[in-house]
Amino acid sequence: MLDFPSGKSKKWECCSVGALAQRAITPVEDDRPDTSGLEPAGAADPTQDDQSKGFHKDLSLLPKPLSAADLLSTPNDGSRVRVAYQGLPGAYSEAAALKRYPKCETVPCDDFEAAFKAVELWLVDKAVLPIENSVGGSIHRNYDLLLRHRLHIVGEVQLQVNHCLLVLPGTRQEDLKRVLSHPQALAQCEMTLMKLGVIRVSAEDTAGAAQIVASNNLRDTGAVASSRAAEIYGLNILAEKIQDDDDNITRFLILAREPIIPGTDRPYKTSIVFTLEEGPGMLFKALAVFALRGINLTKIESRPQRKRPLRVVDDSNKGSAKYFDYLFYIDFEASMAEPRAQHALGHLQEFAGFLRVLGCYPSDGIQ
Ligand SMILES: O=C(O)C(=O)C[C@]1(C(=O)O)C=C[C@@H](O)C=C1
Repeated sequence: MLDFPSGKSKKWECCSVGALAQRAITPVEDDRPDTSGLEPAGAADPTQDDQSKGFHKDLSLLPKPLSAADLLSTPNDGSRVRVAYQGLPGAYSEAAALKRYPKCETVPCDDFEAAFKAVELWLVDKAVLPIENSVGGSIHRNYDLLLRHRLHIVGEVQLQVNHCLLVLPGTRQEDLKRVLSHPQALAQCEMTLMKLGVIRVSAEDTAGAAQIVASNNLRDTGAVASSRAAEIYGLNILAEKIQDDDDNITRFLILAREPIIPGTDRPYKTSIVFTLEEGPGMLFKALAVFALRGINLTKIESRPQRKRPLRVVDDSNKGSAKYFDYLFYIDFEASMAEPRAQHALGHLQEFAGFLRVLGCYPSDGIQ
């Protein structure tokens, strides 16, 4: 069994919540203008007017108060947004964050829990969460995470994932004994890896796999990761687009502390989770509340919860262990600003044991 060191190189220290907190509270470089050449207020000149004593001599040095115009002009490119993701720089989750917020500051986290906590603790503004892939299907454990936290889905990113086979400079295909990557990535490249006849080894994320190959100088090991990871960790791209299906799309959710105000100015999606009492036709009834109002469903997922009580944070925000037979997740194509969506949920609420709106957000097409 390949024994990979679990540590990460110093260069890309993943943020745990503690590290994030330190970064968040460490005073930033004092970026106020240098006033050392100016006399301290009210000290040197005895004839100085009392009014100015104790006040800055030159008000133009003071920061200007924010105006509504400043806030309105906040660029939608995320230039002042900090986005947490699970993995190391070069991970596809980071690419998803940059696709949605091209100028954001991406913050790598050890795991999804740390990314969620970073948002809850105001250390970052958003978190990115892979939720499903066109080949691998739903990432179930991340659905459960949504329920355990009180974050809101405020956006989605559909990312075309092109996997590359990365190796140390000089390593040839015939040298490879094993390939390292995130389980989802290994699954998406099943055919290619079977043809290579290599041993598949799971890693925490694709970029982390590339970093392990590079930092441990593994000449007989490849990594399935992005071309950006090849640049960051100094690896060669032995093969590109090695995924089994050309259209290998991973859908990511953008999570925030506060929901967005849904509009009707563009296509919206709404994601909900609910439970139903046992009984014939209950699911049919639940789906009918949407069909009868001409609302299209884009996703339905059921999660058995027979043995594992789920501590859900409901609207009372108290949260308690509840036992469900099944949780049903539905994404539908309508905005909560539309009466038909409001009426559909009001109708569903009449017979749902538990119902929570996970978020209403603009749909993302594949660009
Ligand atoms: O490891 C990464 O690079 C990730 O972004 C994670 C992840 C995933 O969890 O599914 C995301 C997209 C790809 O499908 C492969 C892996």
